[in-house]
Amino acid sequence: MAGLPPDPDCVLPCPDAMADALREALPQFRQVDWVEHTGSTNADLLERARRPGGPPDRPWLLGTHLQSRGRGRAGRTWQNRVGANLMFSCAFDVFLPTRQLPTLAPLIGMATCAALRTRLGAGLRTRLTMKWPNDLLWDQAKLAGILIESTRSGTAQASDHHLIIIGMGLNLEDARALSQSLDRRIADWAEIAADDPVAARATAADLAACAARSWYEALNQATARGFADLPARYAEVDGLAGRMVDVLDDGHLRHTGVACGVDTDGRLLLRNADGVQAISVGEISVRLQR
Ligand SMILES: O=C(O)CCCC[C@@H]1SC[C@@H]2NC(=O)N[C@@H]21
Repeated sequence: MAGLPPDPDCVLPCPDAMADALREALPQFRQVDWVEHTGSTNADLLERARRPGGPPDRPWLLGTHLQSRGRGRAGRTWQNRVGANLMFSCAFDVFLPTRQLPTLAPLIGMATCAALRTRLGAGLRTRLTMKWPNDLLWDQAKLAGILIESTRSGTAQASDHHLIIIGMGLNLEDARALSQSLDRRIADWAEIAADDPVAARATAADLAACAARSWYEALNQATARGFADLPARYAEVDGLAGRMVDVLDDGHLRHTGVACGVDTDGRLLLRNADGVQAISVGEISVRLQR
């Protein structure tokens, strides 16, 4: 976990204090680490979990202020932007049939959006929405991306025992820009605009803990009760519902239609002349039509 010098512009400079704040906020997590810089928190958790000698206890959170090889969805890279961005990953043990793993993307996206909305004033909550499967939008700008990776847990033989790594990059720097261009009040949420590292750290730790706790609860609930309530809960944060969208796969247009929520498998529902189609989670992106 080395390679880059500390970022002088980073306003979240105290990894130890971040870890302490998160440990306090996440008593249900067995391990919490925060480092100044690394390659990819997702890759680190996967790699460390696979090491001989057994994986660390889970749930486990690893965060950083700076990544040199950040991973995005569909094999893309996640650019580290200098500033107040927040990047962290959590590792969980999950017992689910393998065929249900794709449902985790919209489930975790929904859980993240709902949790972060609680940190916004009542009048602002609906401006934070989901773009299927799991991008967080502030109005139409991407505020956060989530990458979910999985591997069979090394501790068990059961075929439905998975190690799930959920990583999120939260563009607090974008939140600051958005706050200036759109609405000053988002700055109260990010608190970054004050350029107060202590306040910024407290807020960053609060946002990370809020999301991580929500992931933990969503996974526990899904493994205990399934995904029957996903469509209704997703509808509360769905930023695409009622909009005409294009579905692209590998750069090619595959479907066009009006988005109308998700089904219990987390698939995007599209209404068009052919009826309602269910679009599977995969290397698919959805583009808003202009
Ligand atoms: O493509 C996306 O939208 C998902 C981006 C996910 C980025 C986060 S940053 C923390 C974690 N570590 C990574 O390497 N990627 C995820």
